[in-house]
Amino acid sequence: MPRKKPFSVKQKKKQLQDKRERKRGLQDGLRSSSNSRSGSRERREEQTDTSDGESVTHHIRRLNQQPTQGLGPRSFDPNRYRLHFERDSREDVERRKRAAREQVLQPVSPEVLELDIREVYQPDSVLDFPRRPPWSYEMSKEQLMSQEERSFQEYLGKIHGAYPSSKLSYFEHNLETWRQLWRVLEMSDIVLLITDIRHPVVNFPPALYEYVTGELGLALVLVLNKVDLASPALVVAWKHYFHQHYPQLHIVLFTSFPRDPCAPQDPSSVLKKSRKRGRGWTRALGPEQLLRACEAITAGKVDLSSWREKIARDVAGAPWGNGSGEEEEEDDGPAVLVEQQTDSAMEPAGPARERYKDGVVTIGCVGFPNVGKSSLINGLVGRKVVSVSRTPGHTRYFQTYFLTPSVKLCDCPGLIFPSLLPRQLQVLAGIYPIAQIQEPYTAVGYLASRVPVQALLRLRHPEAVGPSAEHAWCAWDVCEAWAERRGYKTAKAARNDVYRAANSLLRLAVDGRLSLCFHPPGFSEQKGTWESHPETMELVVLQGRVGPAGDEEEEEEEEEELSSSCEEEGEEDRDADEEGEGDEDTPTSAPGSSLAARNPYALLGEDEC
Ligand SMILES: Nc1nc2c(ncn2[C@@H]2O[C@H](COP(=O)(O)OP(=O)(O)OP(=O)(O)O)[C@@H](O)[C@H]2O)c(=O)[nH]1
Repeated sequence: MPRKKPFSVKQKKKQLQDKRERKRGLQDGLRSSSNSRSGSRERREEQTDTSDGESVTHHIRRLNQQPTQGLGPRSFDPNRYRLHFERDSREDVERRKRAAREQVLQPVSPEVLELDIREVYQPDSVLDFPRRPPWSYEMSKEQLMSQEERSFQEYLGKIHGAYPSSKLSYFEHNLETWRQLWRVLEMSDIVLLITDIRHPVVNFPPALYEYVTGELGLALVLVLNKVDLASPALVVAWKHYFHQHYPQLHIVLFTSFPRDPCAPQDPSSVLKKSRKRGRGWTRALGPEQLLRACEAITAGKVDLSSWREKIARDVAGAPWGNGSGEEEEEDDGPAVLVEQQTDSAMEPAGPARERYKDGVVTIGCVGFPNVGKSSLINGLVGRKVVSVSRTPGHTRYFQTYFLTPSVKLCDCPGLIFPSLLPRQLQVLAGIYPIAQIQEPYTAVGYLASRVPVQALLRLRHPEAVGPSAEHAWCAWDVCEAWAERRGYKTAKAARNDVYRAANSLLRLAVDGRLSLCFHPPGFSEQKGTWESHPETMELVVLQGRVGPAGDEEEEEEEEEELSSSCEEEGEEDRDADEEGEGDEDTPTSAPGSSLAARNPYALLGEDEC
């Protein structure tokens, strides 16, 4: 037996310190603050920016570290399935922080909210996604792996060679995650590309459309998800935009948390978090439409009657199981067979896969992180079978579920495809984990020049003497005013914790409580047409019918607003608030309590925002 190596007290101390740091996670690092009480604005800003502690840099570097090669089958590598992005340089971060403090925010015109897909994914450019290189059965597993790694490095090299980092969006640098996409596509008979209705072109890589419909010859269903977060006219306008540009798509509107768009909104509940208990997942809007799309695609080759019956049962609110009439707890519904994916499942399938094998249709759910893939699966099943979180990258490896004996769903981890999207917008689109942002202020500036954050949150300028005084705002001021309003203080010096406030504002946007929706080109001009479009009317009626009014579901409102300092808030609560790592059964943006509802821009109508 090998002799134990002597271990000094100093080493032990260091080991314990590292362990504690790991446990506390990123957020604690973000909270470190300075003690000094300088009067100058410049220095005060530096002190309240709690984002740049050594441990943050250390944590972010670790998160971006590529998986270790050659681990044995039993070794655990926590990084293996994490989202991996290119790190911002320190100079970039400093430059952006300076700009956030200096640049005065100017509201942008409504046309700026119009987003053309060609601006995001330049056609015929290298902005593609990595493909599995050709392989044969003669190759060993090691050969296959190293060939894939080489090809992936070449892919990354091409993209970074063609564009400077400052122009490129954050995108997935972890080959393991792309391998999961390959496998899900290989398994699927139908591919569901799930997008967030607030910015569907951001979540729609044309290269994937070409690949699935062209090279793989599969049907692609575009799901415009979270339709509860946009006006019905905007939803219909986006639907038509995609039909026009991508004619092979089947398009389905979906929301796991429908609301009645005509229901009166309660402006007093601006900062209330709503948590729902009970059988919330059975209310999803869209399963019927999705079934119809799948029936059209499978054209009678798969018996989907069990799915139709299931939807009828859900709509009728019938109890699960044997029809005994007993109300079952959400977690005790009928078993859904879950296939756990192992490493061998990641190996490539045979070149020619039989379509609708054994009379089962496999539906692969793919898309960017945080677009609601897992929620959609829960919504289809009618209860929680997959965990959901507002932190992007929550789903780390794919899993399959039998919705009915002839319908298999496959949940793929979220993937960020390369594009030219501004990084601030990616953050606001919920694609990039907020807790990992080194510099959140420019994203707040981006938001505040498109949504009247100061008015909605009744913010008072940090330098204002009287409530009515007019001041020019920069992004930093917005964050400082929000910190003041919420009582976010640094632990030691009790100064306004601006970094925490910035993160909180970004979360409000990602959750949909501060509503930032992008529009298809020409939307402002044709607003009237879309509002009176027959499909818009249909959607209003449909949402009204399944909305929460009169629902049996119990809704609890949780007071989220803090009156003064963070002393009132336990550290654990704060962690939960900041990290958002925990599962959620429902969105924090309960539509009725949505800030979007109070967004005067939203009330003016889409093209007047
Ligand atoms: N308002 C609203 N929020 C939704 C809807 N669907 C999902 N969400 C919220 O969006 C967030 C992300 O949902 P998930 O289902 O975990 O998304 P995902 O695509 O599986 O995310 P990854 O695990 O990162 O790939 C959660 O906070 C959900 O509550 C919806 O239809 N409406």
